Amino acid sequence: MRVGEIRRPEYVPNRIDDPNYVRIFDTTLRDGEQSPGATLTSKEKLDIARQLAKLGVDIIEAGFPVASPDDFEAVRTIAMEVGNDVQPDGYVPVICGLSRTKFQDLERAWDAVRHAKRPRVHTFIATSEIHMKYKLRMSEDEVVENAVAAVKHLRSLGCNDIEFSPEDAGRSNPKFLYRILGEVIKAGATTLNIPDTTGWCLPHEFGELIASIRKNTPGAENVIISTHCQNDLGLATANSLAGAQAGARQVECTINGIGERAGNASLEEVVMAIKLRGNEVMKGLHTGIRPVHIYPTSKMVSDYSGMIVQPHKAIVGANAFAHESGIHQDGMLKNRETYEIMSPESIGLPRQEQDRGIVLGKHSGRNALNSRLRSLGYELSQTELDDVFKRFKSLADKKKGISDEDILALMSDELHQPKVIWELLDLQVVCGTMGMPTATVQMKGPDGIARIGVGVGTGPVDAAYKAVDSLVRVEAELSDYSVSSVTQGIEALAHTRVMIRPSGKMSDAGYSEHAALGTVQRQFSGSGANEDIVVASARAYVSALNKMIGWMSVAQKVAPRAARATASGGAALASVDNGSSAPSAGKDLATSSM
Ligand SMILES: CC(=O)SCCNC(=O)CCNC(=O)[C@H](O)C(C)(C)COP(=O)(O)OP(=O)(O)OC[C@H]1O[C@@H](n2cnc3c(N)ncnc32)[C@H](O)[C@@H]1OP(=O)(O)O
Ligand SMILES: CC(C)C(=O)C(=O)O
Repeated sequence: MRVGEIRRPEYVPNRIDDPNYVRIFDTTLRDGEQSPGATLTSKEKLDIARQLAKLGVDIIEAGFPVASPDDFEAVRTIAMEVGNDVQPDGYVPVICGLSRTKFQDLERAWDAVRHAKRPRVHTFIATSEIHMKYKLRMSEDEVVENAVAAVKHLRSLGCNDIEFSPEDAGRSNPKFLYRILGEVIKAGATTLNIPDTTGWCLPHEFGELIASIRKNTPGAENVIISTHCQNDLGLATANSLAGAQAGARQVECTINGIGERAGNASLEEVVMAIKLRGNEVMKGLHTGIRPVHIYPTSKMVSDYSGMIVQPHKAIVGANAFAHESGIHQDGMLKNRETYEIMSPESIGLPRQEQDRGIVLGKHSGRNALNSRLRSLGYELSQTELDDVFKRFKSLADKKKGISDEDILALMSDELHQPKVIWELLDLQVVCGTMGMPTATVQMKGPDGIARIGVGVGTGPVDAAYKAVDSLVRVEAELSDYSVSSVTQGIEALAHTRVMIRPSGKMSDAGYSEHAALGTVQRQFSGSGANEDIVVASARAYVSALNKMIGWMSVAQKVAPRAARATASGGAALASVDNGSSAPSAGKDLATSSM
């Protein structure tokens, strides 16, 4: 059967007509559910099974029916529903239940799966010295006897798709394995699964084990050999691939690699490794998985099981397609394949074209920043970009992950500033419950000299403003103050906005000039962004003051003429110590803002 690139041969339990086809046996609902804390409800298991069918897995191990009435019901429902649901490529997945060799377990398992179109029972018994001696307290002969009896019993129940696993095969004596496996083949087993139950093997050892079982087990050529690799040494995927290269044609795995202890081979890793490297180095191996369903399946399993996917998890982790460093980002912007061996879209992870997985942070460079700025609508000159880049880097040193909101706040702080007359260099505020909030500022005036000013206020922002006033000495009244945008996280950027207007003597004295000029009372806005809300507030205030002073010095040039034209005269221009003189504005005139 062929759909797109998927070529899935007709299902026959003990045979695959395509020698390169690898069956994917998903055990998320059995071994995956054995992850501590990952218990799933029957409804969740059914949803996941449906999703696995959509993903294209060949065999779904739905549970361990004897474990509990609920698990029995879950497996039975999955067998009846998903096990009879024809997928778009015409395939109906095999539904499998696990069982010890005990007859009662076998019967329960068969009862649970038998309504599926393709029912399978998977039975197991341990074969390593340590398991036989201490856990089972059985001799080798007894273990063989139990295994053979189990397979025959399943046959007698009408089950003709039988998987047998010698548990802890990775630490078992290979000669004993050849013997027991040969016997279960004779009894009617159709798949021999070789579990590295404790994740003990190294890839070359596991590959050799599969090869030696194929070579030395009587009748092995008439069954499917399978891998089941636990991840105790982080080698589950590597071992599974080594097994497939050595001739295994079924790989057992779980979504997100969940499973007993350190988990199992991760389906997405095995499948994508086969997909991307199968042709080149794995003798043309391929699977029936539709990768575009990988990400939604991973998400569903993670949500339902509560097993959070680590950010750097291959294929499905949050960082799997995220690029933080400047050199990588630059490469990505030029050609995505410089740093991505598959696209996020190919595994079903939607990505907006403009962000392309580029995460701005302390390792980013100008090219990445500029590209994000362009996508936000800014076209900067090289000098402007250099300025913003400096502030961006200093923010990124303190804050993990710079969001678009951070950039917008930085841009408005950077670009929407008036000509700098007074520059805020440093600010320190002491505040709390044990005294008056006190601020010290260092500012550079229009003469280029840095001065220190001090202020005491009702709060830290008020103290900072008083300290600024002690140096700038224009009389201004704060008419509005707001924190208009705060980005996320503890190191977030605060974006403050203030409105000021001239006040006191400046305002009264200048009334007539402004009346004569026909102007209205002006308000001046300023904005500032910083990780420190008081610094952001001071930046906003200084920005508004600069605007006001700048306007005053322009108005001064026109005011005398206007004053001459008025009957009242009185062009009392307030002089500020930066050398510029300014007209003041009438209090009760209509307001407008700049
Ligand atoms: C490697 C794996 O992942 S194997 C699958 C592991 N998964 C699970 O165990 C989850 C489901 N398990 C359960 O719900 C329970 O363990 C049950 C229902 C299966 C059994 O519960 P209990 O009957 O109370 O037995 P318990 O779990 O305490 O002990 C296991 C018994 O099974 C025996 N046993 C273990 N494996 C097998 C086997 N493959 N075939 C036959 N007997 C076995 C043990 O020797 C032990 O026997 P004992 O009671 O005579 O000492
Ligand atoms: C039941 C078997 C296949 C198993 O889960 C293991 O050995 O790890």
